[in-house]
Amino acid sequence: MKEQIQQKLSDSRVARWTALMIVSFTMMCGYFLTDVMSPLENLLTTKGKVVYFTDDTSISADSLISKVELFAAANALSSPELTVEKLEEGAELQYMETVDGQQQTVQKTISSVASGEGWSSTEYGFFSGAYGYINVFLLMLFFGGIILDKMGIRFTGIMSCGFMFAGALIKWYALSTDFGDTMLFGMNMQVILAALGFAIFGMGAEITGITVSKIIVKWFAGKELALALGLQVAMARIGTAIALGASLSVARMMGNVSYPVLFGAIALCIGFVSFLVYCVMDKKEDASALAVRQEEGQSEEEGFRLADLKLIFCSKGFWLITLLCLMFYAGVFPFLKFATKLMIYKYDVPESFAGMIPALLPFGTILLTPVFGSLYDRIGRGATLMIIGSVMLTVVHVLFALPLMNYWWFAVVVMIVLGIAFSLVPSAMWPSVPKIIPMKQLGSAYAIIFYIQNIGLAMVPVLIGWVIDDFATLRDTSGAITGYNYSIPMTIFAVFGVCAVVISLMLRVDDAKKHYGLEEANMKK
Ligand SMILES: NCCCC[C@H](NC(=O)[C@@H](N)CCCCN)C(=O)O
Repeated sequence: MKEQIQQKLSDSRVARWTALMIVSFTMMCGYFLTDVMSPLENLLTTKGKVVYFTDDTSISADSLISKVELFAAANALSSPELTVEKLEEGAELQYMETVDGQQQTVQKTISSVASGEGWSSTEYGFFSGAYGYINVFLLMLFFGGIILDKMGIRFTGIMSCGFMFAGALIKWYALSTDFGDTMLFGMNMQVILAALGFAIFGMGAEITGITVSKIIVKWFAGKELALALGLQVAMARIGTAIALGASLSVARMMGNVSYPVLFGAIALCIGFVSFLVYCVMDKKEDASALAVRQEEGQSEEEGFRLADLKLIFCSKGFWLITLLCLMFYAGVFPFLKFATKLMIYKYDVPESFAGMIPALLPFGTILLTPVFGSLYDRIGRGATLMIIGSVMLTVVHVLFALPLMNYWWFAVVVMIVLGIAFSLVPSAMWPSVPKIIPMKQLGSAYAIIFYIQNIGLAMVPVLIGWVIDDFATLRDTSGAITGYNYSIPMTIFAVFGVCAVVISLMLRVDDAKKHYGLEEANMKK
């Protein structure tokens, strides 16, 4: 009789791709919630109700009422006695508007009305950066990595999904509640509570992120690793793309900014359940791996020791990847938080479409990240891909900063280039980490990288929000906001790009010296 050779569950193609899909779905829900507020910046930073018209323009309710009343008085029409409550879907209004520098009478029909929250750009920046506060200031990501390597995938994953869900609920509660003028630490109570929820959510999302990375390396090492990591990132980008593309429509339809968050929390609940399903597979994989080791007479896998962290800290290649991650991602994710408003004010895109242009970025990466990942698996050239992506990031931000070509189609082209850059670097960077750091310390290694990266994710939105308020906001003589000049904020993003180029070049040189294998294919022939 033929002897049955013991195999690991991960040796089965179906099993490992199923495991990948399940955990990627959980991450996708997390990414949706991370970016769901970005298209709402304009709504959040407008006070009172915002009225949207069928021609895709929008205006604050107060300024609409005064314009309509002014028009009625100037034309000796009977006063419409308009109130905010009377502004509803289908209502037709006439008033004067400046079109191409000339005063014209316009007649518009209301398509929807939503409540603005009256936050300042500084408050919006503070809220957006909150994702990283607990990770950075309470060192939670660092501890999360150690918990992952010590307590294992199942415990850590369930814990972190729980944090994500709890944080999402707090954020939703804050956004759906009217706190009046209650202030805390000089900011509106709503901003503080929403930021707290986002901070707890961010801690959960990042620890889930390192757990999922470790899961993928566990199932795909020596197989289609870069492709698998690329596919996970691609699915995550679907979450971002849906958030950027649909969030404003949902908020407008429901009349409140809290609804997109509520839908995200419901999706996250399903993501949590899908992680529990993965846990069953993980248990089976561990059992089959143990059986293989026993059959081959191998000893128990060595556990993680704190002393192992020394190996990570002493690796120059590891630090270069970490710094590259900090600079590159500081130029992308925080940019996305401000990109919708950039489209409205620099490229004159109607607010209802403005979120669609930044949404092109994740959409492009959905296809390209696995393509570049698979390229890296088969032909290598990881370090080179990172250099090209960093150069593209820099060029894109320089183009956004320059006061020229303020056409919507140009913004679309530039955003597509950014999408290519945002596929190149992640598809090469993440699979390069296991080439420098062994599996045993991988959880901690990813955690340290994410930790440093989170410093950027937390601080850059705060910086940009403050810069927009103090240096980019244009006002008329009465102090009313008339527009924004994005040159300084975008130059800051371009500087991150330049740093990424320098670091990726240094990584290429270090790889040539130390032979990490970043330019070599991942798949063993
Ligand atoms: N296997 C690692 C995949 C990481 C993907 C990477 N995510 C991050 O870097 C997160 N720490 C930050 C996510 C912030 C979400 N807006 C990515 O490219 O998304």
